[in-house]
Amino acid sequence: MSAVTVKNVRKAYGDHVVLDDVSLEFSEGEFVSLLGPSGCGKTTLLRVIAGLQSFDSGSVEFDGVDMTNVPAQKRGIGMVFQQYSLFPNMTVRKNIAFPLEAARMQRADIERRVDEMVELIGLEKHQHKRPKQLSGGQQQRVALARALAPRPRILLLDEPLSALDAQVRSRLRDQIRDIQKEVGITTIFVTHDQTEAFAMSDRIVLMGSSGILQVAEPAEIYARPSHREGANFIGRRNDIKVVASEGRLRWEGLFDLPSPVPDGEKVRCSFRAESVNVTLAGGARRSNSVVNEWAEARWVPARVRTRTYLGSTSSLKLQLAGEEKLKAVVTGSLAVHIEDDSAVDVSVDAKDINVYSKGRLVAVGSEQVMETYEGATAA
Ligand SMILES: Nc1ncnc2c1ncn2[C@@H]1O[C@H](COP(=O)(O)OP(=O)(O)OP(=O)(O)O)[C@@H](O)[C@H]1O
Repeated sequence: MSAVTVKNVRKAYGDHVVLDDVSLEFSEGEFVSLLGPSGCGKTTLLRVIAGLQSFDSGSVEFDGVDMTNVPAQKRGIGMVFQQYSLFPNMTVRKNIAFPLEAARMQRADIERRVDEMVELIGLEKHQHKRPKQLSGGQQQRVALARALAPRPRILLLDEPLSALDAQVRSRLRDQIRDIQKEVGITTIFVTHDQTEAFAMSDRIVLMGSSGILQVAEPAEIYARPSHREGANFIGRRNDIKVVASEGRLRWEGLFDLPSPVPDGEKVRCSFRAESVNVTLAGGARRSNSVVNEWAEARWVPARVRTRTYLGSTSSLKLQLAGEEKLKAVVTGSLAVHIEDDSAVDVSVDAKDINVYSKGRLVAVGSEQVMETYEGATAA
């Protein structure tokens, strides 16, 4: 049985439909991210699950029990928001104890539970401090401990990392995931940051302007975004318009794939910037008699228009012989040695090319995709 079931939920603000017949299931102990751009309805969905948001139709169940008419405070959920929302005049311990006192737990039990929580978040040394004496990351750990202290059955996190700077953010991201695994609590996490979603989740619910696009494990979302909108949201991609001709999709000598659509129809061939293989012109790849993973690829000449050095990688804008542009990312020594105006050779593996027709994934390389999100047949 699912820990949380959302069934056919619809929510509109006036005539703006934000959740349109949304159905989802969350398993016990699972960490699921609701990922998508601003305004796609992530927070609304989380608030519906929490019982903080009324909705027009559908239902929400926890462990098979209908929660639709159960108020938020009786649902057994813990929540952490973007804003720290700690009580500024209370110590760390007092903040964590607060929901336990409100629930009229015995004093000795409260002390024991607070000890346990302080240890869980690793703030033993800071437990007698007030929030303003703590860093942002530490405050969020206290907020997490306060949410977990009453042992809720579900943890809901609404962009808890957004207010933090990059370094603290990635550390806390890992800490939250560790704590969640240790406690084993079903967790739903709202974010618009794909790195966070990929790093933390067992599954991702990818949302877009028209609702849920895809529900899948991170690796599947990464490799095979079911919709063009999702593909463009989750990474820097080349998104190339190609018209099918003679049963093929051909572009600039770089790829030549069997077409999944009739001649004359337009598709988008989409591949990640990091899927573009790049070598300095005349480099190793010329020895193609050597069988290597690129042996099947078609190499074409290009020139570096701009190179943005990012340390471990360089992001490139390339121009092909026919003036067409291409985005690429290179790593290692190439990232250092490549320069503006360098002559390079480029290729893309067919298996890295996703073909979208009318916004939906219809083929990966030469392989047609028959089914997309939840069984809907691709157009
Ligand atoms: N109380 C409200 N009244 C009217 N419209 C609202 C209300 N709350 C949210 N909306 C609208 O509903 C849509 C979804 O909002 P929601 O906050 O769920 O999106 P989100 O994906 O969480 O975005 P963000 O990441 O910016 O918080 C937005 O267009 C928003 O403007």
